[in-house]
Amino acid sequence: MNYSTKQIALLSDEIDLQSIKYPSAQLAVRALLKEICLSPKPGLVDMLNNGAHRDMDFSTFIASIKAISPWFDEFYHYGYTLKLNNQSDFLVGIRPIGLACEKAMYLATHNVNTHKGGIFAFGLLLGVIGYLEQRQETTNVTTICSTLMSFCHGIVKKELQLSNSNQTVGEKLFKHYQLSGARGEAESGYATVRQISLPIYNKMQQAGYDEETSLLQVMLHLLAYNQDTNLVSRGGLAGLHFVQNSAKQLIERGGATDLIGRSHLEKLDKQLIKRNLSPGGSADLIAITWFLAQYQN
Ligand SMILES: CC(C)(COP(=O)(O)OP(=O)(O)OC[C@H]1O[C@@H](n2cnc3c(N)ncnc32)[C@H](O[C@H]2O[C@H](COP(=O)(O)OP(=O)(O)OP(=O)(O)O)[C@@H](O)[C@H]2O)[C@@H]1O)[C@@H](O)C(=O)NCCC(=O)NCCS
Ligand SMILES: Nc1ncnc2[nH]cnc12
Repeated sequence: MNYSTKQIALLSDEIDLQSIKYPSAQLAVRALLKEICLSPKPGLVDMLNNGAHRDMDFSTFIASIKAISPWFDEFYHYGYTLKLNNQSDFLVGIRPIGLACEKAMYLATHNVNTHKGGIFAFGLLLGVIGYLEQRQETTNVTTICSTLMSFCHGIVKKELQLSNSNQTVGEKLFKHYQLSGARGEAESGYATVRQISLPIYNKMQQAGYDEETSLLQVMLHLLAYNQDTNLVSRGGLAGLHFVQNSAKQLIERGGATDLIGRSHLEKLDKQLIKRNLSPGGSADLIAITWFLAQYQN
């Protein structure tokens, strides 16, 4: 199924995108819409099916986006009005907004986790963009990601390495496998996006492929190389490696550039559903790739 411009426009009306005040916050919401509409996405909720999920579907994601999008203005505003004494103040101040946004998500989805990782990532990115714009500094991939790296410096050590609470999935997976998940990606300034998926997106666009095909190819590269903690939490390291190896094979066979490639994705979707595997972390990185692509020179 194609994700058409018309479909995105209809959904933008449904979630009242125009009511979002700041352009960067609007872009972040559009990024989430593009991610959920992109199909077929193996193991994930999309326009064709619920992937390996029994507790959520396409409409749960739309309800979630509608509920969290007003908070995206708050993340930007936070950065825009922030007076920093210490780099680490940024995370301390943004956390309550992130938690309130998560609460709005759970209320709208009846306690289903649709966008916890996405809220974390876009909260940080929008806060950083607001901060840079307050200071009238250039906002591009380099400045956004390097500022994010300095604001998140030490988060993996503090919240995963030295933490003993062992409560969240992320904390447990770090203890067992040293996977740093959403926090590690943020602290690295979205290295997986900058080094792998964004160059692929650019290459596809330069070769004349449409946005949907470019993002499907991005997704395959993320499945192949992202250390997705969602896959490990559902299927152990074997689950992660199964997805990574399958995606690498599909890339070697040409990826998602034609109808045969799409049918391979549908086959992989069936395999992931059977194994109860869902690459939720890579779904977030698809949205982040599209978002950061809007901030290139
Ligand atoms: C930092 C927090 C978000 C901490 O969360 P946690 O300790 O749980 O950390 P992680 O395991 O690292 O993952 C959190 C979510 O991040 C996404 N993710 C996973 N791997 C990666 C990766 N390599 N790179 C980037 N992002 C990654 C992923 O989110 C997506 O998947 C979720 C849906 O999947 P599903 O399979 O349904 O998962 P569950 O329902 O949880 O389990 P099942 O029972 O179904 O199996 C969805 O959220 C997607 O977005 C990970 O889930 C954090 O909670 C935190 O600190 N919050 C406070 C707020 C804050 O500080 N905010 C500041 C900035 S706003
Ligand atoms: N499309 C999707 N399906 C399942 N989990 C997700 N987390 C973020 N996007 C997702």
